[in-house]
Amino acid sequence: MSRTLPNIIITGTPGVGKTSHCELLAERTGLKHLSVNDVVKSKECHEGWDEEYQSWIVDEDKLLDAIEDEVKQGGCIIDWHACDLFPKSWIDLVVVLRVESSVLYDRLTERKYPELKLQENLDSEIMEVLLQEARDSYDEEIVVELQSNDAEQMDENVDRIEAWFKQWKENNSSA
Ligand SMILES: Nc1ncnc2c1ncn2[C@@H]1O[C@H](COP(=O)(O)OP(=O)(O)OP(=O)(O)O)[C@@H](O)[C@H]1O
Repeated sequence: MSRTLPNIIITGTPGVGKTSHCELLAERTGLKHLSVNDVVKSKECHEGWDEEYQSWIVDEDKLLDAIEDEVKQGGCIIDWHACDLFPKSWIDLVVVLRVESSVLYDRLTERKYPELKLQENLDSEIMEVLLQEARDSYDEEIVVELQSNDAEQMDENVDRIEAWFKQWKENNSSA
């Protein structure tokens, strides 16, 4: 079954601005902001809480089962700090948000991240872990890297993704 609306993943290291981008995009496009974090909590797709990292230990199979029907229908903006678990056939665009280390450091410090988690996330951003994961998991023409250091860049990114969305709808309309 072909989708009448696309599915977009917005991914990147924690603190890059995924949620902020998804909320703006959902407002502008009418697509649904699917926060994986919220699904993991509300549908209990986890194997417990990791005290050291202060985060849920995600059960990926359970998570995929929980969102499959909704995502297959199309029209979702998936907000998550990983992307390799979603089947290629579900996804039309993968946006990897990037941020400079000093900016990320300030954002995560403000959010009172535990030291270990803060350092690991900074390393992950510097090593381009999420960008590589996206490139390894999806066709290169659907993976886009965008900078998210300030509000102006966020606006530009949202404009660009909205323009992509309109074009996708045009290309995929049956009329
Ligand atoms: N491009 C940006 N310009 C200015 N501030 C930003 C930008 N992106 C995010 N922020 C700010 O950084 C903080 C983290 O943003 P946000 O929660 O959207 O990140 P996230 O990637 O969704 O994080 P997590 O993975 O932990 O949910 C927020 O206070 C947000 O307002």
